[in-house]
Amino acid sequence: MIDIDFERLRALGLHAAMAQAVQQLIADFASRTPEFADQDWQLMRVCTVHRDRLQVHDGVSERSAIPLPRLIKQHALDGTSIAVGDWVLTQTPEPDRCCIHAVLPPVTRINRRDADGSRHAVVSNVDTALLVMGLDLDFSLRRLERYLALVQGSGVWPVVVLTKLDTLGDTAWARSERLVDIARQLRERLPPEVIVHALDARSPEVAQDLAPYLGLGQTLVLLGSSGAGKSTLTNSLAGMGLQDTGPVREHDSRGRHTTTARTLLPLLSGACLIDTPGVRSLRPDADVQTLSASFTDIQALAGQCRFRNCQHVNEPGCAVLAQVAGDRVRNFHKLKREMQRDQQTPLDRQRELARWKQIGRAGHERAKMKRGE
Ligand SMILES: Nc1nc2c(ncn2[C@@H]2O[C@H](COP(=O)(O)OP(=O)(O)OP(=O)(O)O)[C@@H](O)[C@H]2O)c(=O)[nH]1
Ligand SMILES: [Zn+2]
Repeated sequence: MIDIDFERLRALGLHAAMAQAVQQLIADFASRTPEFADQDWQLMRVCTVHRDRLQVHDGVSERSAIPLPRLIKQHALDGTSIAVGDWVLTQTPEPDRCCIHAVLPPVTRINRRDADGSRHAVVSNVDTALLVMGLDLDFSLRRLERYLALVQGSGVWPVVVLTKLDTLGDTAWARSERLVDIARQLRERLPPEVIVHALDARSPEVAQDLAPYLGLGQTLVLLGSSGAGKSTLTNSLAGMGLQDTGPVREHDSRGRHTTTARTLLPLLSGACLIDTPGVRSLRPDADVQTLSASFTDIQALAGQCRFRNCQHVNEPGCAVLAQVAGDRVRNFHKLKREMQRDQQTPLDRQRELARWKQIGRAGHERAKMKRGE
């Protein structure tokens, strides 16, 4: 039996569709194992993932929980894992033992890839991703494009939040001049529908600036490199010193990784905020088609290239090379190469490695022949 207190869980980000899915899941369980119907179930949201246990929230308080071995085994087989933001079905057979029996299929999920191509869940059931970047040396258009590619196709709405507006110049005039220049760069590089905010993350006014994403039942995730100002933003939105913040190194504006785990935090506004540890280079989990959706300008211009199979590298009459910023095209190629590599099967990788070895050996032989050895 499950008694879902929708109002209480709404402030934890529960949507009506998800509440319905829970009832369906319980009915499925009960049809397979009738005694399940008589047991007490709780619907909880994962707020922190540690190596061996998780923290789950029921809308009132937080507690530790462990997934059942069956669930761990199933995730290992599927190559998936439980992520912060997931909704889980739990039972508490003893006061100190909370067990996770099932994970609800997420409505949205952001995944990333490791260098070896393996997939990892970053967060689940998020409505908006705030792509946080400092207007100091942290500012990088390439990284913004990478973050957009990461979020593209996940069902999450990306919003760019540029912090450290106050450091942009000594006077209001200097700041506005720099800002105009940055706005021009962003216009060239970001899809027009992406909203950009520039703010001082320490200011209490950030809650007003970001109000459209902070409504009741909304879940936001902060993504950005260490020192970008994610924890500062979290504190300003929560209205108190919740997260540790750390100074950045002056020579490169990098932070010191103050945030160590992804954490979901219910805000007074009724929204939930997920802060993540800073990562400079998140590798998107996407295919080339999804990537093209983040580079619609390239996709649109490709039709005007002289050659139908133009790769936009160095072909004559390439409309993309002629009209899109060179750095953006290079970044597109780099992300595309990463994605093509990630989609290879282990067998493809072995074949590719063998091919490169063969090319290397042939080069070596040619060099030896040239030297007359
Ligand atoms: N002047 C100014 N300083 C800021 C702003 N945002 C963040 N900072 C400072 O930048 C430093 C790093 O900020 P954090 O919020 O700790 O950065 P973070 O993104 O959470 O970093 P990690 O936890 O390491 O991922 C702190 O000293 C903040 O006070 C801003 O808008 N203006
Ligand atoms: Zn072309």
